[in-house]
Amino acid sequence: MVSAAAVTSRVGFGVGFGARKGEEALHSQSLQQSVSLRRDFALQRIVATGSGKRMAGVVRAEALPSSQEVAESVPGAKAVTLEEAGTDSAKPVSSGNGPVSPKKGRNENIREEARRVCAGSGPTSFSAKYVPFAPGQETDEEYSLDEVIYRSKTGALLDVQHDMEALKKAGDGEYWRNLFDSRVGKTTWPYGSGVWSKKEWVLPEIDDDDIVSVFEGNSNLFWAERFGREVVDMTELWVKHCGISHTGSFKDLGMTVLVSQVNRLRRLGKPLLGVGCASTGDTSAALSAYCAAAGIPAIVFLPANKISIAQLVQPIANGALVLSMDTDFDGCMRLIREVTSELPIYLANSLNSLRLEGQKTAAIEILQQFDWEVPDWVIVPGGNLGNIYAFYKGFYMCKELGLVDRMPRLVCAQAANANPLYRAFKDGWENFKPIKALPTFASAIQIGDPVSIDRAIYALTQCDGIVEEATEQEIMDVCAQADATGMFTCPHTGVALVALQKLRERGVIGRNDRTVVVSTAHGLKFTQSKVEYHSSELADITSKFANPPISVADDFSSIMDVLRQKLALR
Ligand SMILES: Cc1ncc(COP(=O)(O)O)c(C=O)c1O
Ligand SMILES: N[C@@H](CCOP(=O)(O)O)C(=O)O
Repeated sequence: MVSAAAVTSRVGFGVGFGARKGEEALHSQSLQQSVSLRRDFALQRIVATGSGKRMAGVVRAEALPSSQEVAESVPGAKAVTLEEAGTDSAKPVSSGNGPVSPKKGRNENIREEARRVCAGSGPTSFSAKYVPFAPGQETDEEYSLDEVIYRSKTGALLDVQHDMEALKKAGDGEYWRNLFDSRVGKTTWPYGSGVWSKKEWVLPEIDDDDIVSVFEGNSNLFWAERFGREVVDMTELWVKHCGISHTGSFKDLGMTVLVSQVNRLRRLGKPLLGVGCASTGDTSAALSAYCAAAGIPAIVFLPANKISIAQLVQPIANGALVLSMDTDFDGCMRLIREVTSELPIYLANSLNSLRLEGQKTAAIEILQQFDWEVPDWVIVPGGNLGNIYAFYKGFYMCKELGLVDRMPRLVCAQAANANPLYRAFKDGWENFKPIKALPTFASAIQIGDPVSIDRAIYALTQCDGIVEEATEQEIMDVCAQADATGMFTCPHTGVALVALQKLRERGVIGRNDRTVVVSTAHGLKFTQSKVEYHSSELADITSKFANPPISVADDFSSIMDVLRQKLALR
């Protein structure tokens, strides 16, 4: 755990593990294609306000662009006042489902190709809007996705509601399965992304030109054969590796959607000077990368000394405005909410339901990767609790629209040191109480007052879900065990694996139940605790599965002695 002031690596082991080099090796993955491309002719009016003055003294105002700069940075923009801007910009003409893409022209880039192919297509029949998150309750309250709003009139969370009738009318389950399958493995804009290959179910009305994507998603779902067999006695254990992603965590899935919508809002003239979040390290990394790709300022609030170096260096390298604070994540979250309600900075945490629209595509991808067969269990580590709802929503939409005929059961896994949901579950879902979360190796889920608590409880109760917890000792041991079978787990994935172990021990999950553990981040973001575990340096932790390097003199006979002993040679 490090502070912004100390960006130096402390690796350990005299022989050196090369951890820093490895951390840099995170890479993005891309696949893909298209079937239909389209372009709508969105209004390209941009406005900005004179609010820069109000920002001075709150954050480093000079790091953010002036209204004139915002206007100048967007094609066709002109600077106007907040009053002129109003809140209800005219709606763009929406796009249709478009024809199959012909071959790309020699001098065309993929955006230009998408523009050309879609120029002739009509308006899309799909739409989505914000409604209060109040399942089962009738309400007339609704908002356009082009409004900047995070809560309902009563203060409830919002949800993105799709026009399910229009989606049903477009085709049956087979139609959607075929459409989504046809887009995998290509580089057609924007369907080369695992998120945007499901565009009709994500942000159906956004202009392809506004999309900010690094072709995220399409992460691998692999059979964890040896861990399954040797550690939990299972035949069908799978890991969905959402951490093999552009910034090393599942946050990319939601951030491409949120930053694309911000891109659109700025083009439509909303006076947004930047995008901000509180973070335990992964949200800030994703936000900074997507904002940097789009040329939009990012502002991140981080709890000092509570995130890894690999996480901290990401927003720094991507040019975000990084504010390191002497508080925990919950403190940062309170502050970013205050700041974003005062300044024209868009809130990027999962309180903002746009994020979950991208994250839900991981659930759809799991079904797709199983050739549309439904697994029995899906285990997701939970912190701020947006992701567990996102998974529920992805599975739910697939069932509602006929792609599959049932839902898997969901398990949310929490660190015992940060377990407010687990406590509520044990209490029969009565009396949820926020807690003060304690430090945990699973530092990205050290959250005591999760913003999506209502969404999580709803998701879990709808699918007969379960909540489990993992102690620090259990997390470190299971990560070492998993790594020894060829994985390289982050501690949050460890929390999910512990939940699996416990549910197997109690016989809740059966030996042959097809089970997916969601790995939420890349292990290379969290190397320090592994180094300390394997060198038996962790206070209060017994390193039962330690595999430290052996120091050996650089001569043949010393090396042979060690090999004889370790490999039981005679
Ligand atoms: C690596 C990792 N795993 C799991 C989570 C938990 O996700 P959520 O906050 O949506 O519950 C987070 C962030 O909170 C995370 O960064
Ligand atoms: N683990 C998260 C915590 C914030 O969650 P969010 O999904 O609400 O942004 C992080 O990496 O910051």
